[in-house]
Amino acid sequence: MVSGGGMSGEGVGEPEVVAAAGAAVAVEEAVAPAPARELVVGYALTSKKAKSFLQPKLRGLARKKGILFVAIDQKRPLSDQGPFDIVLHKLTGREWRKLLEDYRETHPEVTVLDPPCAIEHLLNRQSMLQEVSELDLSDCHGRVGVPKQLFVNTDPSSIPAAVMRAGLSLPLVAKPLVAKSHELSLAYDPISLTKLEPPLVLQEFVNHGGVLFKVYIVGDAIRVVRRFSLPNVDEGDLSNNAGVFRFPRVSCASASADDADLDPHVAELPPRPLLEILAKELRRRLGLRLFNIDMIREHGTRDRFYVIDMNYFPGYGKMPGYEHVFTDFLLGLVKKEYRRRPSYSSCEG
Ligand SMILES: O=P(O)(O)O[C@H]1[C@H](O)[C@@H](OP(=O)(O)O)[C@H](OP(=O)(O)O)[C@@H](OP(=O)(O)O)[C@H]1O
Ligand SMILES: Nc1ncnc2c1ncn2[C@@H]1O[C@H](COP(=O)(O)OP(=O)(O)O)[C@@H](O)[C@H]1O
Ligand SMILES: [Mg+2]
Ligand SMILES: [Mg+2]
Repeated sequence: MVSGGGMSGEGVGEPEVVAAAGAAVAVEEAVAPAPARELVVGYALTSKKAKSFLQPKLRGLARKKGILFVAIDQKRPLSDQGPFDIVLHKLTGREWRKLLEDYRETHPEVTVLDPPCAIEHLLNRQSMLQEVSELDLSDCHGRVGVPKQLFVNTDPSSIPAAVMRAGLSLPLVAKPLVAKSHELSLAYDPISLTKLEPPLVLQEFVNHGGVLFKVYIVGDAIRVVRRFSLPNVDEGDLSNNAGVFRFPRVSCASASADDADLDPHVAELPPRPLLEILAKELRRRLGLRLFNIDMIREHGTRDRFYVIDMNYFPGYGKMPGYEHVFTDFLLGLVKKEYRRRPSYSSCEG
């Protein structure tokens, strides 16, 4: 790890340069913490994720700042590898989870980003937005909520009645319960609802001018980008469309809307103070440090926002300047641990 002593990640060679500057500095050196060493970050990611995240610009900057990324072999006990200061991961499966939980217990000195029990909330679309819906952000430079939604795991023929009872209005977005599945569809009429395949979350479609805000969280840092999204649905669409419309992933990289010529009312980013409080609350309530929030602004309003999706360890490689944000975050974690500040290492409480 890079030790304290006022260094802010400039590079591991710095203490020697300072010591050479004169005797007065040498006295300070004598009481300074142990010499800096590399911060070792073990990562357990799919090969797709490793490629998109560990780009040469991140590896290069990390090396300069004294951070070394080391691949974890999932098949071997973690204790036989490393030693690590930090473990970054996005793998699924019960075996991996057990391995990681055991490792956390036997190696409390290692920061695991993030604890598997905390990530669990975001793996299921029924639980993922629960914390957002419980927040009261009615007077924070805007309002944030969750579209009306309903979890269905019944016989598809009973869906229209369940939707009526719950008071949801058409059209509805049908989302697979499992968050890593992206087979979404839009249902305009009650008959289409019977063609859906539970388990599902049905969410009211909110017109938002075809632009979505991807809010990336990396510890305390927040970055927002615009992405193209589904266009508004009008009364004509509702009466002329029948059937289930399946749509592929729309919030992908090629759909960045940051340079597009957009209606300024649609393009205006959510207010910073609103994002700050939202991110702070969710970090605390979920016990997560690496996630993103997909947010839309209700069309025709200035300050009515909805969170429609959250993802653990999203595609940070597409976040502008992510290499700086990430390396600063990793170094900052070490300083926090060094000062023995309370960390988020537990899911309890
Ligand atoms: O759900 P949306 O809003 O589309 O955001 C997605 C999810 O976070 C994906 O994770 P998951 O598939 O686990 O839900 C992630 O894929 P990976 O984590 O596999 O990379 C994507 O990263 P990119 O593929 O880099 O865009 C990111 O854009
Ligand atoms: N309630 C909604 N209202 C309007 N558009 C939505 C809604 N939910 C999802 N979408 C659109 O569908 C896309 C994918 O939905 P999302 O919940 O983000 O799933 P995924 O995990 O596949 O990204 C969003 O980026 C947005 O364009
Ligand atoms: Mg999404
Ligand atoms: Mg998602």
